[in-house]
This record gives sequence, C-alpha cells and structure tokens, in this order.
Amino acid sequence: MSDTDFLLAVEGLTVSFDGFKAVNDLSFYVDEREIRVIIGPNGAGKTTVLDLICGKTKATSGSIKFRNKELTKLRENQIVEAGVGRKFQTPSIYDDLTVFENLEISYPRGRSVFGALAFRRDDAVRERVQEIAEAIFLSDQLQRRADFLSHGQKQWLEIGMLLIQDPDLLMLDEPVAGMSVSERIKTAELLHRIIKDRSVIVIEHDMKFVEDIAHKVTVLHQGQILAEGPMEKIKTDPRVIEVYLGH
Ligand SMILES: Nc1ncnc2c1ncn2[C@@H]1O[C@H](COP(=O)(O)OP(=O)(O)OP(=O)(O)O)[C@@H](O)[C@H]1O
Repeated sequence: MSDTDFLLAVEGLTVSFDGFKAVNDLSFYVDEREIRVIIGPNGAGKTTVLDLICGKTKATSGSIKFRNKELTKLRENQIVEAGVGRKFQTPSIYDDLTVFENLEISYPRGRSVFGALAFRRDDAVRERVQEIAEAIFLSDQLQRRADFLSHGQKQWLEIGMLLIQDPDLLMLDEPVAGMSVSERIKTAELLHRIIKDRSVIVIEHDMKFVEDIAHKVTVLHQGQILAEGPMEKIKTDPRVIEVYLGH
C-alpha cells in the first residue's frame, strides 16, 4: 500500500476470535492534530481497535500504518517507542508514590547508557514534570501521594504519565468516566491543548463530552464503521440513532 499523509492509516483491519470477527475489514484515517472519537454500542469493537493499534492484540489481517510505519509487525514496546501511548480504563498509577514521583518514573529513559550528564538530566526531568503537572491541573499537588487524589485527578495523572513520554498519538479509553461535570470540562480543555503537537483517539460514551472534543466521530457497529464525520452530522444520522444514540 502507498504512503499517506495521515498520522494513522488503518486499512482492512480484521481480528477474529474463534471465527468471530470483533473487528471486520475496518479502514479509517486520523490526521495530524486531530481528536477522533470512537463511539458505538457495547461489543462494537471499540476497545479491540485500540488493542490492535497498541499491539496488545494481534491482527488477523489488514494494516495499521503510523507515520507510514507498519505497526502490525511490531511488539507492544516497539509501538510505544514509535510514539503511540495508550491509557486504559482503570488508572494504573502508583498509589503510594507522590504525583511528582509518578511523573518522574514515567519520564523516558535517556539514550545515555552510562548515565553521563545525569545531573543535567535531573534538571530537565524536574522541569518537564513541572510542565506536565501544570497541563494536567496538578501543579499544586506534586508532593501529594497519588492515593489521596480524587478519581478525576488520578485520571489526569495517568494522562500526564503518558504525556511526559511525548507520544505523537495518544489513545484514551473513556477518560471522563466517573468524573464530575467541572472535571469533564477541564479534561476537554486539556485535550484541546495537547493536540498542538499530537493526535488523540478517544473512546467515549458521554455525548456532551464527545461534542466538546471531537473533530470527527467514527461510529462502530459489529466491528465495522456505521458512520463517520463531524458530530453535528452523526447526531442526526438515522442509522446511528437506531443502533446507538436512541438507546
Ligand atoms: N480476547 C478476546 N477473545 C474473544 N472475544 C473477544 C476478545 N476481546 C474482545 N472480544 C469480543 O469482541 C467484541 C468486541 O469487544 P470490545 O471490547 O472491543 O467492544 P467495545 O465496543 O469496546 O464494547 P464496550 O463499550 O462494552 O467496552 C465483544 O463481543 C467481545 O466479547
């Protein structure tokens, strides 16, 4: 297949579990600096799509090109190194560490194998932690143990732990589940700010939040695309209302 200008090009992607095609000949394309939201009923294949992109699940057939690099042949850690970050539904932060420490341990390991310039790196790490903490609304919580944070703050911290690795594509599975209204608004703000130099794919069920963030919405149904486009169009699409929004 030819090279594309898209950040992510998914083509003919299929995964079959014991003959059941959870994702079935799926193709979609994500632009640079785009927020793409994937919606659809339970079991539509949304989480499986993210699992395929990050290499947690191997495709049966099809292609996933990220900056024209084929991801289906790579291992999970190679996909992370290529610049793809993934946040799962349940936070995987270290409860007994502070916010600072959680961010610090997520800072990507330097290329200097011998630890040269370590003291300069420390400064760089501190600066970067500070910068990320500000972006995720936690700069006044740096010395707080993570288990004392609110549910929403924990979600932000985990986003911060991915952001500190500076991924070009960030994938979030229901990031605002369980958040208060004001936390949801701040999360939308956060996403709009971080796409200055990356793209984001979000799985979401909260339609108000989808409206606030999505540049484009992809509606999945039975492992295939039912509809795709801006939210204003998706909202009024009779097929989407029938299988999802109307419920
Ligand atoms: N490892 C697996 N083995 C067998 N079946 C699987 C596996 N992973 C997912 N499935 C099936 O694939 C289908 C799609 O699941 P998936 O979790 O991707 O849906 P979803 O759209 O994310 O749903 P939800 O909104 O409920 O999270 C489901 O029928 C699920 O049972």
